Amino acid sequence: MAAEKWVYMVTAQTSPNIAVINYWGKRDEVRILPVNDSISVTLDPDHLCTVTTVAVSPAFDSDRMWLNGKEISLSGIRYQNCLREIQGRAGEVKDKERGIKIEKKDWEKLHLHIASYNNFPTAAGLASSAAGFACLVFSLAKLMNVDEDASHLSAIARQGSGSACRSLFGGFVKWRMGSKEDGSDSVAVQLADEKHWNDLVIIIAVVSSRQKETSSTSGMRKSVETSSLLQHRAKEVVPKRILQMEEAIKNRDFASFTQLSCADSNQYHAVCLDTSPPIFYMNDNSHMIISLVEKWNLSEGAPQVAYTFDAGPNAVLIARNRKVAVQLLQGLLYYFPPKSDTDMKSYVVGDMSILKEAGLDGENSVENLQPPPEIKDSIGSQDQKGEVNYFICTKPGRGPVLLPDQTQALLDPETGLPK
Ligand SMILES: Nc1ncnc2c1ncn2[C@@H]1O[C@H](COP(=O)(O)OP(=O)(O)OP(=O)(O)O)[C@@H](O)[C@H]1O
Ligand SMILES: C[C@@](O)(CCOP(=O)(O)OP(=O)(O)O)CC(=O)O
Repeated sequence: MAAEKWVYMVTAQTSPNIAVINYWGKRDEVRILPVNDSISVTLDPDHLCTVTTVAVSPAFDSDRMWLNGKEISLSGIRYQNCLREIQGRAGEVKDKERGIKIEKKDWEKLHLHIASYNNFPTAAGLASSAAGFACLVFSLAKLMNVDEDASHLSAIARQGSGSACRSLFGGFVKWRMGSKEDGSDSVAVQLADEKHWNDLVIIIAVVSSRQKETSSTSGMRKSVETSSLLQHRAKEVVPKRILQMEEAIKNRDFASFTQLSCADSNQYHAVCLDTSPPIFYMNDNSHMIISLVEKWNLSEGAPQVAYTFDAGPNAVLIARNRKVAVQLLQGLLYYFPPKSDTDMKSYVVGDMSILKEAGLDGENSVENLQPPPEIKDSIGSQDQKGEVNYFICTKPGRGPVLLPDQTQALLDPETGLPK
């Protein structure tokens, strides 16, 4: 290793994933091994993403990390487990042009600087820990020239946050719970890539972007300790649902997909209620959204929209195609209008083309919006209006990628400190 004060770094991007068959409950708290398999869809990083830059330099005298611009401690067991697992697999790195050579044995003496940024709310039930730990593990693996495939990396990301293992892939992803004690077979596998079912449109109603009261980690611990419904769900219900969901995804069978996703979300929140003391992640606005979607689906005779709620009140709505997504957005904006001083461009973010197709991108005021006939005829005109902070329009997206453009790096290439 040369004595020069070079900084060697890489930057990567990943996106959160949203469960359609939920992970809730661990059989091993330290290795993060679940009590059931789960299935998720990875979101499009063009709309929601984590960007992480990892750097190594002989000039660094300790491991440091900045999250969303603020320095945070890396001493927690989850960060330490990920760093140790990756370091144990580190290879040799050579950059002839810059005269950099790092041998395997050098890694344990070198220190890291890590900067990460989520372009969506952190710790608010939008899977920031999933995107965050997946990005951390993926970028470190690239930095340290780790020769492992995405499934092996997923088993490392899992030790940062269980659901993070699924963000190592794009499209539809299954986390196999595995049966080995050391967790080596508790890995994520891709069921279908993001192009497989590209009619789907995802609209997230961010009902609250505040930090939630009960973290997923402590919530699921309490559920394992106290909920008998959780035991029944893990043993009797989820194994069958997983097989059915795999079939539904393979055959792009939206009716089965919706039935399974909605039933699983509702059962997961029932487990939360069955926990002592009970955990309430959804609120009145979440319930209102469920009721609108259920009534609409019922009256259409065939499901148009699936929903799933994470560990928070935010609704993730999956529309069967763009036409339905446009109707859905119109309906949502009718029942959850922006406050009078809110600009539409900050009220609906992500894929703005849906807002445009809904005819609401320009001067047209949302106040003039009538409930879309498809929804109104189905559910009648409901006077009650609810509150949503904002909406995100997106779709299934790809897995992790490297961002080779140095201007996207979050650390300064000379100092290795946040830009
Ligand atoms: N970009 C990131 N890089 C590394 N760690 C992150 C990143 N973003 C979030 N985290 C970690 O994840 C924690 C938040 O996880 P938590 O499970 O509470 O919320 P969430 O993942 O947003 O919601 P949920 O898992 O319920 O959908 C943060 O406190 C931080 O430790
Ligand atoms: C409701 C969920 O989002 C739970 C996610 O839990 P986490 O992965 O955040 O929990 P830890 O493993 O303790 O970090 C469902 C899911 O994503 O499958």
